[in-house]
Amino acid sequence: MNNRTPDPHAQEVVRLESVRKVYGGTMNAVTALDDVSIGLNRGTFTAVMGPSGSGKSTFLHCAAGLDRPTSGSILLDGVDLAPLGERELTKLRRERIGFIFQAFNLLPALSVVDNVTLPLRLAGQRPKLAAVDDVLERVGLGDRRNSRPGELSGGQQQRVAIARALITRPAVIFGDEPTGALDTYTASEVLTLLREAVEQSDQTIVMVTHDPVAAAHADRVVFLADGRIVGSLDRPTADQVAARLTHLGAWGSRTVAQQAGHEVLR
Ligand SMILES: Nc1ncnc2c1ncn2[C@@H]1O[C@H](COP(=O)(O)OP(=O)(O)OP(=O)(O)O)[C@@H](O)[C@H]1O
Repeated sequence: MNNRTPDPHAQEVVRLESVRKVYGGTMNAVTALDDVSIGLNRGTFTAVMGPSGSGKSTFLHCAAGLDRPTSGSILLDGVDLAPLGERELTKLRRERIGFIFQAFNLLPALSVVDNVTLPLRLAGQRPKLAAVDDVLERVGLGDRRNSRPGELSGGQQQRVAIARALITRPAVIFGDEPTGALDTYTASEVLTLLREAVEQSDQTIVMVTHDPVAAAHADRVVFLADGRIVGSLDRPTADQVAARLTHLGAWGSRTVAQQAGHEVLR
């Protein structure tokens, strides 16, 4: 046996193979994902875009083990999700996946430190002070350790959520519109932080976004339409992303020129 045959998927942290997801029954079936195959390498930042209803959330939920595909396979950090029961899936999510949501999803009664260390404590681990300090410094919240989320700005709350995602050193961080609730400047700061995690810690990030400017922070943009991958752009500019989205009809009557004007304002 030749052990040296390189595995073409060796660098992949996420692999979807012929994934289909059909909601509903025979009378009202909706195919949200239709034969989706893609691999995402370690240390890369991917944006997932497409018109409303194209399957972005379903893609994210299936890839993150929050929802099960109707058929096809999903490997996360080399683990096939199909045979895992709910308890094993929960454990895998806790240990290997970080999440960042549009609405931050912090626990309001807990301090910044307690929010950040929650995933470790849920996994039965004792948080190491140095690691907590390190991650809070990285997101620029070293001086807000004891604040409650309600005392922080939106951008600061999202930094807490990023610190909470980073603390477990997950194989992949999934972001569902992580900058959707932030103003342009704050969004840019948050995206820069995510970019740094990719560059400096080899973190893998997958983010659903509607914003071409946000997507331009990614290494690669993957476009979905009607549940299928219909294209991708490597090292994209916001203008290229906007043009592609317009082509896909993502913005209805909004034109590239209107979008370009929108970008100048940003
Ligand atoms: N739980 C569900 N039951 C039935 N249909 C669903 C369900 N979730 C999603 N769908 C359908 O699957 C398709 C893909 O939905 P999905 O939410 O993945 O799209 P999306 O690209 O994230 O949309 P948006 O940008 O509007 O959030 C849509 O037609 C949607 O109506």
